[in-house]
Amino acid sequence: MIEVNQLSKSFGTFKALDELNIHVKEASVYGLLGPNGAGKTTLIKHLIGIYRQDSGTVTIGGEPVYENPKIKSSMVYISDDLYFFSQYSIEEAARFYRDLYPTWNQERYIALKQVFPIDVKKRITKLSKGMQKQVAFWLGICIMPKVMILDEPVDGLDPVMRKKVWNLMLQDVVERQTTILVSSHNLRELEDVCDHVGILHHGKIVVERELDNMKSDIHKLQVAFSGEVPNGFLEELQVLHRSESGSILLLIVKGDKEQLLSIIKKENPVILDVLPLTLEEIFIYELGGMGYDIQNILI
Ligand SMILES: Nc1ncnc2c1ncn2[C@@H]1O[C@H](COP(=O)(O)OP(=O)(O)OP(=O)(O)O)[C@@H](O)[C@H]1O
Repeated sequence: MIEVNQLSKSFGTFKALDELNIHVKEASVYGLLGPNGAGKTTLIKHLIGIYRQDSGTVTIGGEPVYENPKIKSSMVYISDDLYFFSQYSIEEAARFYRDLYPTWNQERYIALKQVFPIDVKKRITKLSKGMQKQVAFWLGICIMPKVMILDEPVDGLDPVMRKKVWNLMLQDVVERQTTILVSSHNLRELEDVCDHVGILHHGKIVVERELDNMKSDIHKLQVAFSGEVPNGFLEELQVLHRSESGSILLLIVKGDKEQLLSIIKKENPVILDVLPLTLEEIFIYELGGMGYDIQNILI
């Protein structure tokens, strides 16, 4: 659905995006992660057609995005700095959107008054930052977009409202095949909602993964033997990390779980447990294994 190939963008002599590739499937939620200055907003500005690339291609649904009003009219962009016409109330903004977007869904707008308990007669710029965010999602969702591009989107929303907003958007992913690209610094924030994650670092995607696959391909094992750790069996495993605490050996290992367990069981361990791994741990070990300075990539 969203395809970015070999995208490069420089500001003067500084290369902000460097032959970057991302592939976002229709009806999926793609999390774009990266530290400050990695290039997330610069990439997003290409996706919403504000920047023209120096080289490479940026397409949505097979069509180039830049100067393409058709694509832009089926897309919603929500960022941390919202812009609303200063005099508009929620109701007036809704009327403006209704006139602007043929896909506007008035019934949904009215139904969502139950979810967003804000007086629609209030001027939007007089609302708190979090309430303004709520309005952005409320109106955005009513446009019935095919694509939602979200830059640090839920900052400012309280935890209950975050959940409600994500539930609404995820319902659209399932029922209307909406595609969502969401940028964040916070892996934990994205863990529950994304099915794919790309990590951006110095203008390049260094890892792009499907989360279900990742979780089934990397394991944390706690092992202990009655005597010394036997020689040799670790060489049969793809060990990303190893540490010892007393007689307990903690291993982070890549590969098929059953296969790993059968290799270890041959050595007759007295303890062999599979422990849950967070997404953050998976990335830390994966990126560490690839030689990246993890502390500077994941926050
Ligand atoms: N208009 C511009 N002119 C010059 N340099 C820019 C411009 N926009 C971005 N940059 C530079 O490009 C790099 C990437 O910036 P970008 O805003 O895309 O990062 P980001 O990943 O969104 O960061 P953050 O998480 O801090 O918002 C930074 O080094 C930034 O200084």
